[in-house]
Amino acid sequence: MMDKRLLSLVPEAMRHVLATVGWQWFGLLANIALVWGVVDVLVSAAAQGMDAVVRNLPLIALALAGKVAASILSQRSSFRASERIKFVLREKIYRKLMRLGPSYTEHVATAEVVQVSVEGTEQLETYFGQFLPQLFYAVAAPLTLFVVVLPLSWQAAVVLLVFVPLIPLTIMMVQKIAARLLSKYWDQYTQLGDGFLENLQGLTTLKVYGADAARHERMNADAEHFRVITMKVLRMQLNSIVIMDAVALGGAAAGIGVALFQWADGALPWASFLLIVLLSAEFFLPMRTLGSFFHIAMNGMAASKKIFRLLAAPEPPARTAEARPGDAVTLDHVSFGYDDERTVLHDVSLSVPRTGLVAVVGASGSGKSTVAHLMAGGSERYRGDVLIGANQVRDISEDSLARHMTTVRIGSYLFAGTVRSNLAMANPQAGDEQMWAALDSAALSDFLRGQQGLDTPIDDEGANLSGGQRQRLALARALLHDSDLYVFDEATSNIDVESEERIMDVVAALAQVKAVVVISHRLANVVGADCIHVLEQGRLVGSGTHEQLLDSCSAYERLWSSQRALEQYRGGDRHEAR
Ligand SMILES: Nc1ncnc2c1ncn2[C@@H]1O[C@H](COP(=O)(O)OP(=O)(O)OP(=O)(O)O)[C@@H](O)[C@H]1O
Repeated sequence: MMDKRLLSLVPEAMRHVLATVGWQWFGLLANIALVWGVVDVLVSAAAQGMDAVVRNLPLIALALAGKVAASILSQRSSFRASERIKFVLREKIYRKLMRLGPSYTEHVATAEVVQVSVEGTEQLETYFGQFLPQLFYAVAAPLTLFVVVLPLSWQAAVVLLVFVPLIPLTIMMVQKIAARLLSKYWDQYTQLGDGFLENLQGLTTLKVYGADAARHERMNADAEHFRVITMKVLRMQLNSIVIMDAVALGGAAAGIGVALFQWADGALPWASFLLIVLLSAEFFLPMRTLGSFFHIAMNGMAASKKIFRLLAAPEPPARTAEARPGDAVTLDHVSFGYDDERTVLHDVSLSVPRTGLVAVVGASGSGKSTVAHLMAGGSERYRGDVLIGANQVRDISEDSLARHMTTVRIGSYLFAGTVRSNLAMANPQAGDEQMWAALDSAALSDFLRGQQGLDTPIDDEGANLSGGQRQRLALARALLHDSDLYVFDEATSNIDVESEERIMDVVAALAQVKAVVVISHRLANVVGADCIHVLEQGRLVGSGTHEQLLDSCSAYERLWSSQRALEQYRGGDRHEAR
């Protein structure tokens, strides 16, 4: 329930945890003083009347004030501990992710990062704010009370103390039995959550195919399984509370029983007996509260395991190299796989000179986007060399890579705001004229003139635009970004052929002064490229101009013929082969 690594992770929080325990302990002392005063009043009132009350009044008032102050101050310290832990842990996770860099997904899944930094830290917040102080206090309180009761009756003190550890022991036994049930419960919980989200996201598709009723039935069945297991867990938790209470009350009763016998025998004065009766419940209350925090501890330990796994992920060396203007990009004998099971690129060598249009073509799944992924520094695990100038791409800082290279993919992100705000992020200095020129190049200006121009509102992820309009806006934004290398990865795939040709003319003009890589499954887009690289199942099977490849590369020839046949069939024989 306590991990040393966890305590050393946030030493500042431990200061507040100890302060919380200190104030709780002070509250206990105030309570003992209060009980002492009340017992003295009860015992002496018959003989001394109001004198007994007056004599004890300052002690009782002071003890009450002490109890209230201790409660406020311990809550404040507990809040500080929670606050520190959240702040420090989130900062540690953030810095770790920064050190892992853009290829962090190779070490940890994004979903896990989100889970760990949001839910995980919140679970540890309650672990440090509530469980940990209670754990220390639950040990300190019975020992303190033992010292107080010992001079009154050592027999009662020993009996009370012996019963205290029985509470955590019973809880641990119950938890052991419950562990399997809990793990089943969590499996079903996440399964139900995943299924619900998937069904919600795919609701339109389910409706279209009339499959919603069947899904509904399945969801109902899953929900029923979850209800049953939830009830089992609740029953188990209630049972464990009953057992805990039985041990706590049994312990208090045993202690009081021993004291009662001693009093009946005349071995214990009435005042001492009363004190033992009033303090005996205090022996067990802290441990009993700790028992009800066990689920916090279990969640906290589970969260901390995930956090340690993330913080222990091996870090790549700091990226300090810089890409310089005009640096060419070279892939030299590069092999790569996203995981250890499958190699996606096999010994690929190609280069992108300082200016000119380079195309990467191939069938779906041949590895075209993976080439772009490696050029953009998306992975460090490649074998061979991916060089920008003389530096390995994995050594170049993210800032420098972002300045050097602009990548446009199908899913390039559009932010909620306006057309202007989306364009301005690529070039904050760009004026209206420059923005309109970029929109014109991306064949989007006609549409926007009919709307509110540059102030046309854009929803989250460009949800109020069509797929093609989103791509055009992303393209216009890329054209505004002044960099040395542009990578267009299927950037015109959703755009009608006429507009696509207009855009490709702009791309070709850009290639006169910059390095441009076009990844496209449509060969007609790249027939004019200075060099076309053909990929087949992750292998480079040909490089050259369109004409050279038609003569020398059968894979290219096959791709070209089949696409041409298809376009002719569609009545679109726009592209003259040689
Ligand atoms: N993130 C990823 N994790 C694991 N495997 C991946 C990932 N991305 C791509 N792959 C695999 O790598 C191979 C090459 O994919 P890639 O996207 O580079 O092909 P592509 O030629 O661009 O295909 P398309 O034209 O369909 O976009 C595919 O077999 C794919 O399954």
